[in-house]
Amino acid sequence: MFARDIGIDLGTANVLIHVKGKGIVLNEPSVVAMDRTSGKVLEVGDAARKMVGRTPGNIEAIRPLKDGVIADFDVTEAMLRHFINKINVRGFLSKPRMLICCPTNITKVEQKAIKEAAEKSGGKRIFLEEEPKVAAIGAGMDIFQPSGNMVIDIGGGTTDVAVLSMGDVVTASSIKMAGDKFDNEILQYIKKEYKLLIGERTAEDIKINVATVFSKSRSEEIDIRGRDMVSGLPRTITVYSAEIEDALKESVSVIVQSAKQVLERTPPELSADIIDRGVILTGGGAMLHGLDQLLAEELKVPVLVAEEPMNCVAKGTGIMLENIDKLPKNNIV
Ligand SMILES: Nc1ncnc2c1ncn2[C@@H]1O[C@H](COP(=O)(O)OP(=O)(O)OP(=O)(O)O)[C@@H](O)[C@H]1O
Repeated sequence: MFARDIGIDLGTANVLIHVKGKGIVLNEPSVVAMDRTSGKVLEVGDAARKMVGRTPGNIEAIRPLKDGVIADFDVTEAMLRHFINKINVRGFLSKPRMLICCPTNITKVEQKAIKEAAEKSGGKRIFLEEEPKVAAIGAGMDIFQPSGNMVIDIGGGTTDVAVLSMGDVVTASSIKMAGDKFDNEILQYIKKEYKLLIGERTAEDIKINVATVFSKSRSEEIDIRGRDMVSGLPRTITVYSAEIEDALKESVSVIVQSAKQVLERTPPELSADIIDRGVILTGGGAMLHGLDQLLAEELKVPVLVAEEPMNCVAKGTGIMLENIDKLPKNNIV
């Protein structure tokens, strides 16, 4: 009869939905396939992602969230509505309350856009919560004690670094450098070095299967196909870990710098706690090979990858939903 509360990790790359009492019930890519001429939504999520880079002229596969914020409002709304209808949580008598996670430095205008999309998709009361805080909770950290916890959440569009204590963010930074930029660096490298054009899914395959960011810690190879820029014909090349390590060096150093700056701004007592407890990595980007080792070496503190890093935010919404009535008023927009 009554709607169940739901938590949404509205990500640049993936949308995960957690339903109170049920766990994670949806995990699909944030992609929508649209008919350019009629503006009609054709496919959403998994089905739409299969179309990326493979659509005929009149069909477009859109990723409505860019850099962790809404780039295309109408398409985001259509996507949210599709996913919420799919999980079928609306009660006969009530609409669900929704807890939605967003990056730390989003503007009031962007917050309003997310809230409107959620309301139009059938939400009753919308709560917004900062992504790194929820990620830390989902990774099993007890952030409510008076001690320092540091989390680095590396998603598709943004990397959020935060030091948390007593349930709140003490110091934080959010940068638009994450998984998508790594894919783009790889794509540009292949273009420049081999004069070969590849799609973003191929670039992501390279990142997952051969890339590393910690010196000489991986030696894999992969055969990839693309279009030769000179002849225009299909061509296959072999790509190795060492060259991708070089291609990703600059991008990954931006994340290291951001983490260092947050540590520099952290009160000394909390820094001491971080040395004891270590830094937790969450988000899909946490699985980038060698990133934990590189960060441990650069930050001089232990670094651990959370269990199921891509699910941490969604799991965290589940834990917060249990206490939704106790959330501070300023979380309600
Ligand atoms: N094994 C892996 N190695 C490296 N990167 C990976 C791996 N698996 C997934 N990723 C990357 O993780 C990113 C998606 O992570 P996630 O789902 O946490 O992002 P998101 O929450 O949608 O994004 P954001 O938080 O920026 O809105 C993608 O860029 C994907 O390529």
